[in-house]
Amino acid sequence: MADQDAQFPAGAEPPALPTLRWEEPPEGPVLVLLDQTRLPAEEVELVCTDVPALVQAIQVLAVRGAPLLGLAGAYGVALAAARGYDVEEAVALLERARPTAVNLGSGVRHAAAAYREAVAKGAGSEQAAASALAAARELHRADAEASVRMAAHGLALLQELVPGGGHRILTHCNTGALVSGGEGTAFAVALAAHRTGRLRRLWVDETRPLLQGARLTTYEAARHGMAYTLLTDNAAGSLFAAGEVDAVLIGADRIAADGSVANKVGSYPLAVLAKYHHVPFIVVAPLSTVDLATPDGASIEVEQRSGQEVTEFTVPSVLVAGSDAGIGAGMPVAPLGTQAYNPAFDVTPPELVTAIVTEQGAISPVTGAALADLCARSRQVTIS
Ligand SMILES: CSC[C@@H](O)[C@@H](O)C(=O)COP(=O)(O)O
Repeated sequence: MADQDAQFPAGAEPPALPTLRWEEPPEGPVLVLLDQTRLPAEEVELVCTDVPALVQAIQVLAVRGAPLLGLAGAYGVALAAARGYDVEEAVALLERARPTAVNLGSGVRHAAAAYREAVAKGAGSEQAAASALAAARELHRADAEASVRMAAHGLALLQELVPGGGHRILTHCNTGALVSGGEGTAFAVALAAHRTGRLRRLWVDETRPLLQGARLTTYEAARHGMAYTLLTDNAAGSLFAAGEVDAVLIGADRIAADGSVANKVGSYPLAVLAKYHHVPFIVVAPLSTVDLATPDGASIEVEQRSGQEVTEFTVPSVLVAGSDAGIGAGMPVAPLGTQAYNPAFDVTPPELVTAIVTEQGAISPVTGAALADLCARSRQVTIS
């Protein structure tokens, strides 16, 4: 096990990560992304000047995680509009770039609606593009604010469910500033615990096959000087059995109307383990990840990715710093022709979820009615 203890004095905060930003150089507007396929070996920026480049970045996971996909989608529409590309074509390309995270489609539709409304009101192309950009920026701000509120609600819930001293939190995938306009979802709660001296240890699942935990969560945890330990996904069971986990905190890519949670593959087995060991299993996600139009877990489309990600170690930036190969050109670990099962996500049923924490508060137990009620109350807050 790789082990990393807190190295930085409390209160020394690293600069915010340049996860995603809009820039307007003289050659025309661009969307600048921190290329997550190259972390933690290198901090390399990826400059998208058109929508196909952004779609490619989304598909190789250079930009990833549900809230950030929403922002990328919205800025992608703004980019198409500002550069004079066919906006409806851009909308179609972006919406289907990846299927599971509901935020991608809703972010795209949010910016597209602003663009179309401006056009319908007689705006010129420049003005309509400005409307799309304003809508993307609005989502960006809302996501940053949601992060702050989720962290506060999540920390309060953690204190309630796991009273006493330092928490030992197990997390899966990456849910920090790399997936958000702010400090993230589940990771933001762990960070709040760290900042208030309540985090004893962050257990980080490596998250096979693309290693979002091993590469990205450790990177974020190290930047903040958190006490963290990396484990292989299949070591989680023995960690629970040893009584070393106080709570599981994960994010979500889509939460169906019945409270089923789609998240990075490997989340469901953690929920089963947590239930068996009487450990709270807490999902932290903004309301933008709740999809009341999807009735249940079985209706969530789970992205199936190339088997090559399993039959090869496919993160060359970790293996070969400076390589330009990108994800998908790794080192073979199975005989040629081996078939692989590679769903990117799995679905956890609501009865295994102790609580869902959103920016508008938490629900526990998780039921369709409680979720609908939370969404309805949040609409009232937004409207009033
Ligand atoms: C706040 S992030 C929540 C989820 O998007 C995250 O846990 C996750 O599953 C990301 O998957 P990825 O395939 O890396 O985009």
